[in-house]
Amino acid sequence: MDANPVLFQGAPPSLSAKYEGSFAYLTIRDRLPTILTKVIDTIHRNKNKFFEEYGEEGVQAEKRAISFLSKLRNELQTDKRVLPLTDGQEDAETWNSYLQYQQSHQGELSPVSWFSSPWLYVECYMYRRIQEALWLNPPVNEFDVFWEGKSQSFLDSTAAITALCTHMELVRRGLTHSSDSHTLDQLFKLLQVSLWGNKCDLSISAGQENSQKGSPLDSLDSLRAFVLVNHSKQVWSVLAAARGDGQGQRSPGRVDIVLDNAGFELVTDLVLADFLIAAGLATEIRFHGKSFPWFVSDVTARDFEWTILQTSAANHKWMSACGVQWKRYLKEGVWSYHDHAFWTLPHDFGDMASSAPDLYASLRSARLLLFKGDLNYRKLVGDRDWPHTTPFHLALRGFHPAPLCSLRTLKANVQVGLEAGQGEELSTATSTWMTSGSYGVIQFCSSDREQ
Ligand SMILES: O=P(O)(O)OC[C@H]1O[C@](O)(CO)[C@@H](O)[C@@H]1O
Repeated sequence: MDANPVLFQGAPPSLSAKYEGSFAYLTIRDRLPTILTKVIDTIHRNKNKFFEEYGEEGVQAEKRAISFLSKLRNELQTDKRVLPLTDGQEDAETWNSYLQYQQSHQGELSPVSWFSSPWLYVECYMYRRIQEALWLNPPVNEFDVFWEGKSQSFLDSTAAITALCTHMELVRRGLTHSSDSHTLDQLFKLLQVSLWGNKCDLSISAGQENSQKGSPLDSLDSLRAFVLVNHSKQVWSVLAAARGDGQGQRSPGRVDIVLDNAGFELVTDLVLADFLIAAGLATEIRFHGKSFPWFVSDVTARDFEWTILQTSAANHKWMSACGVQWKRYLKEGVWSYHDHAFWTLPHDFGDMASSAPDLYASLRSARLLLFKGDLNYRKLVGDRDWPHTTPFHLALRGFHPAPLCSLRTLKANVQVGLEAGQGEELSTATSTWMTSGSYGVIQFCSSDREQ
């Protein structure tokens, strides 16, 4: 994989903890050490499990992993140099070349370090180092340090999941006789449910419980004012083309969903994907997840399978009906799960065409790409300090494999594509509008030109 990022002329500076008091600064100073402490605690609490599974070897591995992570926390808190990876995994070389690139970019007088370098890079790097602590220490190398939080978040959201699955089953039953306006109405609803599902991530809460309690459908009206950009109609236009000519001729339309968090958010994405197939708005769905635990609650293959299994085995008629349907989609190849090393690299998506051309080429054959969540948004727009009125297509800096839409609640201080004055108005009303997760966007881009 080509490690070097693509330089984009005219892009504003990267967000970074070097700007004291910024959200990036506070994240690195406060939130990341808290997450590392929780990781250390989780590994320690599982000491007996490691002993039962692997005997003394497991306990020794646990000790070594904890000592590695404590050292990592200290490196972060004292703003040490970012170190090359040593675990010899396939992606290690790419990470290490990226570090060299950063170093040459910053110049020898300014070492690449936690508080001096781009926030996106060092934050991704922390999750890769957590994984290094495990991969260097078999037999605990397969342990997912975030598993407990992710699975608990699903279980804590059971009432909301039940409500959503019940809604989906009722919609499914009505679809055969439904009009376009009814289908459109349901699509708009489920796009919003999937958007607000993104509130439930465990990275912004530094691992604190953050599940969905009530029915997500009941709160959509009250949340409408918090959707700052709503391009649902453009999404409908792209998808409606997949419905064919009404005489059984349906052109194949694949929708790719670049997933974000496990737990409740994943269920909202599965329900949206289910609806797209059931309503004939797509003929295939590809889900993209992470190949190792990432940003606390991001979906891995194990989370994906577990969620579908739990749903299908639920003690509730409609919830289990959904799960059974989802299993069927997977079995028939209508749905598929994919991971690619690129999703867990520090690169933003402007680098994808050169760094991961195979992935870029595969995304090009989708009718629509849905990018879930805040981190994906940061990677779409390069995590830079863009003026809020910058058109979305410009901030994408050449990343245009297919029409795309971001469903993102704002949890980092970057937002483009707003109306003139909209950002200023929001700042006057509430200083934390970009980081609280209370606001969201359904932001679409059809091409690299003005739309
Ligand atoms: O799960 P999401 O929506 O990608 O959010 C990830 C979180 O991690 C961060 O990237 C920083 O910790 C925030 O921007 C965001 O709160």
